[in-house]
Amino acid sequence: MTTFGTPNTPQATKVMLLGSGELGKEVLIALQRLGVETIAVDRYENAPGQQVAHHARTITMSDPAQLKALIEKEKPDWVVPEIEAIATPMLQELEAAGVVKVVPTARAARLTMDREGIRRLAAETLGLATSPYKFCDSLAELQAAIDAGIGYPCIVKPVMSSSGKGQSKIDGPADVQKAWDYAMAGGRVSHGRIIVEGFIDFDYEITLLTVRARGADGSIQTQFCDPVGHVQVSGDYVESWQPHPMHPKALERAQHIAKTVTDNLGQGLDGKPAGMGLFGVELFVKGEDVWFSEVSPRPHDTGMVTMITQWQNEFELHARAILGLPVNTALKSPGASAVIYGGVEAHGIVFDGVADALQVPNTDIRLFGKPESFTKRRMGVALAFDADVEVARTNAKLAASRVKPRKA
Ligand SMILES: Nc1ncnc2c1ncn2[C@@H]1O[C@H](COP(=O)(O)OP(=O)(O)OP(=O)(O)O)[C@@H](O)[C@H]1O
Ligand SMILES: NCC(=O)N[C@@H]1O[C@H](COP(=O)([O-])[O-])[C@@H](O)[C@H]1O
Ligand SMILES: [Mg+2]
Repeated sequence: MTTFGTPNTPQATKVMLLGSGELGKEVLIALQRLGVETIAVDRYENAPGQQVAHHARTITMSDPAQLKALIEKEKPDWVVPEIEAIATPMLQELEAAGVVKVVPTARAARLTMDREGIRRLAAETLGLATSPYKFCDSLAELQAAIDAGIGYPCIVKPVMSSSGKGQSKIDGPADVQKAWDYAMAGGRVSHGRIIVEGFIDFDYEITLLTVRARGADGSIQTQFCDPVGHVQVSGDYVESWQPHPMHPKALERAQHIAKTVTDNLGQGLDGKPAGMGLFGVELFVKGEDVWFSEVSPRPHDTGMVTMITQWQNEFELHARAILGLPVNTALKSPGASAVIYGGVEAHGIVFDGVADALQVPNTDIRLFGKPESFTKRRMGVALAFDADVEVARTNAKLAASRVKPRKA
């Protein structure tokens, strides 16, 4: 039986988000709606999720001592990592000591914070198809890896980074030094290590949102959302849509890969299935062939489209799975999302054109409320639904283009 307390009482069910950006904000809202007491943690004050949670805390989440002190003080029932750059070995320690439960598991958070952890697990332990890859600690090693078989074109990424930060494509020998320097400047945590990947010439790429949640019999079951198609520019998502049509064989392979990887990441300390929550499994598809790219053990940016396409969006699915509640991944309507970038570098920006944007049929928007804008910082997203997914894509992009961020 699942029992829920009342927020701000000793019986409260308490959840702490580590990272409180746009994705965490929606998870927090979903938890609030279920009467959960929420603590939003981030590296800076007034992060989007901190604006909607019961409690806001600002710490350096990559500092194990600060993280431990905060968890021991707040005593949440669940800790939900929302970004990669967290002191995950400390989470593993606290989970092993029975101090806190980590979503989906501390091991999953640790393996996915570092491209090396998840890539070696997927390719070498689980035997899944991935791009060819090599990890390098110097420019000389990078050049040697390319010459020894990775070849051109290839992609370089810091081992610890996300949203395309520090990522670039190498088309020939002239680009190698530039890609190395860019990766060194762009990692989230200072780290001299990169992955170089052979370029996959895919037809399209998808995120397969995969949920592990308790079924009626109490066992953990896996369910899939319809595939989310997306377009990325410089390693960062600019638009997504759902459903993306797939050849049945490719869909079957995609689901098999997603199940294999999430079953593994869902294993608890004793190897038993314990981890629940939603995962974003990123896959490249060419004809009937499918490659595993990476996985987020949490809601995915491209999955923001589900705020307009599903009865239970990816954030609600994550919240429900964490709390041991049943989930429903059914599609409500085809739809699309398009990113609204800051376009300017300033604090406290303003947004013109919101009403114009919402004149576009069947659209909605989210403005995240980030206190500071950068040219390429994601500040909001436009959403659209339509029976025809192509119409939804056009309308989401049109609505996004009508929102004009500027300095105050
Ligand atoms: N080996 C590859 N071949 C072809 N394209 C690639 C390859 N690796 C990455 N890309 C492209 O770059 C995008 C971003 O890559 P990846 O997901 O590894 O970066 P990321 O920084 O982790 O992004 P995010 O945090 O948004 O998921 C991919 O979605 C894909 O479009
Ligand atoms: N691809 C991962 C991703 O989209 N993560 C989302 O972006 C936020 C950081 O944004 P910021 O860099 O603008 O602070 C994170 O907190 C998370 O919500
Ligand atoms: Mg990615």
